[in-house]
Amino acid sequence: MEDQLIVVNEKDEIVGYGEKMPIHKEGLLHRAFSIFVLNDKNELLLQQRALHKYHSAGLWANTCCSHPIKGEDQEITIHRRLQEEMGFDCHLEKIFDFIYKTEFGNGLTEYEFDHVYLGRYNNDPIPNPDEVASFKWIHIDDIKNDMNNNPDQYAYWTKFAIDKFLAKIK
Ligand SMILES: C=C(C)CCOP(=O)(O)OP(=O)(O)O
Ligand SMILES: [Mg+2]
Ligand SMILES: [Mn+2]
Repeated sequence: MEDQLIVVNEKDEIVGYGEKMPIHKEGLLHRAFSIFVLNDKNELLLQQRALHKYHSAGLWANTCCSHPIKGEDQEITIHRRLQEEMGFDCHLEKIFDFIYKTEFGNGLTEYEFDHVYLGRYNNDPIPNPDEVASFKWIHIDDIKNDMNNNPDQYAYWTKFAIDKFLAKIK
């Protein structure tokens, strides 16, 4: 059976389950997570999404994003996906959550209750080409400028969450 994503209400209470594509076609609010990894130089690790991803292909996003699934503890899933996408794992700490909604114009909508995790890691990742086209480290003092100068190159949710992320780590 395909992975069952978790449909929630605005209080993050479970109201149902569904497969990935139908949920993103119907624009149902569902549970997600976004991992932000920093190194000791206070550089944030960005991933460029693979060119064949179902949305936001080729865009720069935070270190790793995915969805919790029915039947697997979220604490397991966050580490599993970090390993699958970026080829490493590290301690992760939940720092905040947020709700956002955006339509991509390809018939898909992200409407997510997104749990944000902070990790620390000092080596370069070994990205999985099925998920990730490239990576780069960018200093937290430079990220807002780069986003403002190149807004079309960044994933919607990373731009949406960056102010709260920067405030939380200060
Ligand atoms: C957009 C966010 C925050 C969660 C979904 O991330 P992905 O679109 O990368 O999900 P997977 O394909 O990796 O499961
Ligand atoms: Mg992902
Ligand atoms: Mn989603």
